[in-house]
Amino acid sequence: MINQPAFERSIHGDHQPSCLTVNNLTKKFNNESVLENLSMSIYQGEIHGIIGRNGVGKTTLIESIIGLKEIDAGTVNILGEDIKSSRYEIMEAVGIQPQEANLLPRQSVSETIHLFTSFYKESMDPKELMQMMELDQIESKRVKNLSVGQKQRLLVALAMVGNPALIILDEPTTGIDPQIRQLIWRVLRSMKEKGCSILLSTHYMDEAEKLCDRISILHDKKIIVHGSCHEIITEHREKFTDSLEDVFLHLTGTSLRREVD
Ligand SMILES: Nc1ncnc2c1ncn2[C@@H]1O[C@H](COP(=O)(O)OP(=O)(O)OP(=O)(O)O)[C@@H](O)[C@H]1O
Repeated sequence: MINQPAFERSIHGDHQPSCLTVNNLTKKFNNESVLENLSMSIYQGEIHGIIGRNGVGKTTLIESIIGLKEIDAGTVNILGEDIKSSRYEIMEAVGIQPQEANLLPRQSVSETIHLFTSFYKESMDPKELMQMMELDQIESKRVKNLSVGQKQRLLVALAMVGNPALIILDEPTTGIDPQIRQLIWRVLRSMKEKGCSILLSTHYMDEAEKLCDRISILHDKKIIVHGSCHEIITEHREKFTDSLEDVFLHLTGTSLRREVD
């Protein structure tokens, strides 16, 4: 049954309802693992951020979680169901930001939202969604003519269209101005207030710090640290004044050697 939370032991030892649990996930490309025995969990009703260096495997992790990439080992449980056996039912309750390539360039914003609405049994009201994402002013604009920020708002709106219990977003605020970023944060917080759980990847430490209830740091094929921003800083800082970015650099290294390799 969808929406049945599993329970995970939090770092404080108490049991939290979890809406997504990844156990010992391994994903290989050309026989080389990008993710190895990776485990993590997302609590129900939280905004959870994944941070990690370029190329560490954030997109691969997200695509493995939603079943877009076949995993080599491990399990992914979403809302009480195994993704391998119940992907279709699970995806009814999960909102993912579509790839831009999956949109029809000549369709308008409004037509695109209406089309995606038709994929779900219980969808959000398109008008309300467009107002929420401030897309109503540009509802007749064609997808191919949208600016980066307008397109990003549309993609995030499409992740919410099915009234999901869990939203999964890959770098939802990359390349957009602070006003649109704040709008997306406001909308995600309001979805959380309605009981939605949210998993997102980000390169922005301030986004992880201000928006996310908990953070997982992905490094060397695994989640090496997880917890609230405060917990992570307190546990891993070298100096009293260290920020999340300082701690991230201590934990994941400052050299670009891995990138050059
Ligand atoms: N289809 C594929 N075939 C082979 N290698 C791949 C494939 N997709 C991703 N990779 C490799 O897997 C690694 C992780 O890539 P991924 O895109 O998941 O990283 P990321 O953390 O999302 O990066 P970024 O922050 O730059 O977006 C990279 O080394 C990438 O080249």
